Amino acid sequence: MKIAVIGTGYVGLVTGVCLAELGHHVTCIDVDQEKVEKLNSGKSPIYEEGLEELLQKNLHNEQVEFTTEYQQGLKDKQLVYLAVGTPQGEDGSADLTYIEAASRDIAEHLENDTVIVTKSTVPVGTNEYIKEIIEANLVHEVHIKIASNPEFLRQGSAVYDTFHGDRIVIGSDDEEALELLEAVNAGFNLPIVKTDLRSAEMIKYASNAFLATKISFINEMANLSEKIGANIDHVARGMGMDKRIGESFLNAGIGFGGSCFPKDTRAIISIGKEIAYDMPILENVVDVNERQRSIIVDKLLKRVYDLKGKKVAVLGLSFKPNTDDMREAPSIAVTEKLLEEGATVVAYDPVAVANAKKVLPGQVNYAESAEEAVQGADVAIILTEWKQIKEFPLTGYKERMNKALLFDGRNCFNLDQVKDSGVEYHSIGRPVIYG
Ligand SMILES: NC(=O)c1ccc[n+]([C@@H]2O[C@H](COP(=O)([O-])OP(=O)(O)OC[C@H]3O[C@@H](n4cnc5c(N)ncnc54)[C@H](O)[C@@H]3O)[C@@H](O)[C@H]2O)c1
Ligand SMILES: O=c1ccn([C@@H]2O[C@H](COP(=O)(O)OP(=O)(O)O[C@H]3O[C@H](CO)[C@@H](O)[C@H](O)[C@H]3O)[C@@H](O)[C@H]2O)c(=O)[nH]1
Repeated sequence: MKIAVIGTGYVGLVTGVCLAELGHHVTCIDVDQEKVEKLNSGKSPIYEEGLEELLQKNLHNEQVEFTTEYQQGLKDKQLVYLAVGTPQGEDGSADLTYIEAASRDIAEHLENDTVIVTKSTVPVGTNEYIKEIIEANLVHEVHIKIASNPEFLRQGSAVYDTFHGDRIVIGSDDEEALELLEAVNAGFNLPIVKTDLRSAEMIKYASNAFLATKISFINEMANLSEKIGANIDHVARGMGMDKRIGESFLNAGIGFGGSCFPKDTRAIISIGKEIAYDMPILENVVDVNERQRSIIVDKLLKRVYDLKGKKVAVLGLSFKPNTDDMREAPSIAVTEKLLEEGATVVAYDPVAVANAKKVLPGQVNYAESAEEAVQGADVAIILTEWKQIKEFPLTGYKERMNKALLFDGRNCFNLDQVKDSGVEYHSIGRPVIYG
């Protein structure tokens, strides 16, 4: 099938390249000229395992191409995917500026009948609004149908998730549009949930809100466990074995970040507010998450009292491992607070440093490795559970630091490992170990 994808961010690029891999012919359109040039030269602008290889293969086979030109990109396409950003607006609601602009761009250049498919996460009712914008701005006499195909990939495993996701959701109020989408997705060989437009939009928000709730819930249990002498590792394992609860997303830590959970939880609260429906569970999920980010620094300050002149090694900056994305990364608030308290901060991240430099305060110094970061440090603090950080041995802290004092915001080490290591170890929801 001939497909266009608008927006080549995490979702658009991965969608475009994976649809090309299935044998579809895909043209990806982005307004960012530099990104388009980079992509046409076979370089991925984002770090995602396996993506650059698939990109190069499908460029070479002429299954995928990139352009800034809408007219050329939309020509003869049966399906047009919308995958531009829907960031958080000032009041917490989803900002639809990019969606609106892209819808107008589509309308002005569309020359044949097509199905518009929204991949971006958009508030319930937005697909109907997109259809209205396009129909109001069409230049040529063409007919469009609209469908929602929300995306569930996780950053860091985006390509894997596209081929191995739990389900594909397609929603439309038009039977033919549903059939076309079912045919396009058949090659993924995954369960397909067919529904109406509004339910598909709602499935995306409800899923993210539920996962975010699970994280805030386990963090609240972790904080209580710590205070009353229980160990959250054991609590989560015992809970997760109950199939009704499930073991995933029960990792306690410094809370959720990234480009999705923080903005989508606020957006769904805002959807409720618009119709005067309060969502107290989700409001507390957001509050608990915010509190969680400061917990590790509060512990550190309680233990060290005064950070003036102290060297703190920050290990991990991206909002989660295997991505260079710094959007809503807890490391931003943590490094700001450490600097405010007078610490000298030396940070290490295997891939996110270039992006981190754009958002972290200028005073942060960067190290090439965990070894280098902890060398001569007074305190070390783990913020992202990268493999390189989880596998950095406890002896490394003991040998290189002034006094091996480690605050672990991601519970990377099991407590038995820490015993007798010579490291004083503080984590989340577990007792302090004076190893
Ligand atoms: N990042 C994720 O893991 C993820 C997962 C599921 C769903 N989503 C949702 O998917 C959407 C896209 O997210 P993302 O992280 O890929 O965004 P992103 O910010 O990484 O990428 C958006 C891209 O769209 C381009 N763009 C903006 N306006 C355009 C226009 N008028 N025409 C053409 N291109 C335009 C930008 O240049 C950019 O390259 C959002 O709604 C997000 O909530 C994201
Ligand atoms: O048990 C857990 C699991 C995750 N997190 C944190 O939660 C955040 C989000 O993690 P994850 O869900 O793995 O990454 P995302 O790439 O943000 O993916 C989420 O957001 C995407 C955008 O909507 C959805 O498509 C995915 O299904 C959904 O998992 C990260 O900061 C993690 O550190 C925890 O603290 N504890």
